[in-house]
Amino acid sequence: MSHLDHIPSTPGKFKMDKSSYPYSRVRWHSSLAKLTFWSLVFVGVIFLFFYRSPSSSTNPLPSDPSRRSLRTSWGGSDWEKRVRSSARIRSRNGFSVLVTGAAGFVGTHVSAALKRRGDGVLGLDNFNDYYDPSLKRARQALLERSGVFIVEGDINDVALLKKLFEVVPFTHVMHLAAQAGVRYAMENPSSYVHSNIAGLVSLLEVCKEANPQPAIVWASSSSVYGLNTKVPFSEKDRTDQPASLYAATKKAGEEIAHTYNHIYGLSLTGLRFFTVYGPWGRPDMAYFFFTRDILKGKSIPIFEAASHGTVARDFTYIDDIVKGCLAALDTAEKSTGSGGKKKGPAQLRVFNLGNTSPVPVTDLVSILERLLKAKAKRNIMKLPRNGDVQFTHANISLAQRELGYKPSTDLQTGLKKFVRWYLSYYRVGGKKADA
Ligand SMILES: O=C(O)[C@H]1O[C@H](OP(=O)(O)OP(=O)(O)OC[C@H]2O[C@@H](n3ccc(=O)[nH]c3=O)[C@H](O)[C@@H]2O)[C@H](O)[C@@H](O)[C@@H]1O
Repeated sequence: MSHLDHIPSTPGKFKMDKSSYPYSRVRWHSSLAKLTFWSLVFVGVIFLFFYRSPSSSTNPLPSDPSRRSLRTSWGGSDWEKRVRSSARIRSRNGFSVLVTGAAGFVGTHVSAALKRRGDGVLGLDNFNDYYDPSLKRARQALLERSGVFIVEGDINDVALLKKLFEVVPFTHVMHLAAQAGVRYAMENPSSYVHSNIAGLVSLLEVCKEANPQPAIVWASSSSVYGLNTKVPFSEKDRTDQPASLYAATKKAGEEIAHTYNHIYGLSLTGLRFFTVYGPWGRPDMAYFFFTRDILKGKSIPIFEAASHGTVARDFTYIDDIVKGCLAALDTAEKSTGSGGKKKGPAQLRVFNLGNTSPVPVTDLVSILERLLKAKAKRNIMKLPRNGDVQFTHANISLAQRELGYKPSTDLQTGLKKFVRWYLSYYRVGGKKADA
């Protein structure tokens, strides 16, 4: 029996036993003292916990247990000055664009292109270690030289996002931060939910409250077509059969975009990218690590479908994708709401950005062999059941009509540029840094 058992749950109805009264008083007081003491200890422990916890710091960053990303400080007048200067518009009718995932492959190219034409650009990136962060740092250095500042932070950090909108009234957001990669979703599913769903919602929450609300263009994916067999894939085709969690989170993103457009009047354009490749690309993608492994003399796994079926992709060169992204920004209408209130219907779009010319993966390897002047050790294997689909093929007539999108780089030409970059970046044949 604990000392707390002497305290009645309904004190008014408690009938005091006179004989035991003095004894009860003593028990009552000592119990109260103990209770007060332990309460203070408890409050102290809670205080210490929150004081030391990262989520209660001035710059909160929700922790992703499965992912290491940098926690850096932000704020202060020097920091604000850098943010403002990077986002300053330098051309007539230019935009002020927040680019999330700016140290990523597409993010770097889009940021550089926007800056070149005089738009204000502020980058945001969490520099996570999904792939070699030193490549992200090298891209950051590249952007820095052209005057683009990348704020280090996570799109789930609402306080940071709010601060950025306080400092700069962004006209547009180019949202490219995401957990990419189809196969990795089986290894680390929560990172997809964290970035592609929770992160998107955090960003849209802040955008919807902003005054003025920005127009948002964001990266969806060709993978939303999943098991769709009707080719070429058109925006009107079904997208309710995702083959990977990655695809499912991108599809969820499209539905979330619909909701924020409907309720808050946010102007939203989703771009379904088709296997983007090129210089400064992502080392987790096949063309990139095939190049590395062919040069090292390591065997490369080449997937084939059942009954020796061809696996093919509508590989799309980065410069074509950048043109599509800029055209999407240029044709984006203003959001109609302000301060979290919708004032009228707003634009909601989805476009395929592909090359509309699928190439079998075996042909990709042959092109690389010619460019690298090295024979690949081909290890043909069955397409694993881990999210890969057999082929992709974009119908781009909608993007052609509405955005003037016209891809002009074939795989041979694009890979030539990639290989030239790769050899020089990793100094193959010279001092050599490891890929
Ligand atoms: O278009 C898209 O939406 C997606 O494009 C790529 O996904 P994926 O097309 O699977 O690109 P890779 O991982 O580079 O694979 C390219 C091709 O090589 C094949 N492959 C991949 C890996 C491997 O070891 N062997 C192999 O034959 C794949 O089956 C696929 O056909 C990106 O990784 C995704 O982030 C992006 O959203």
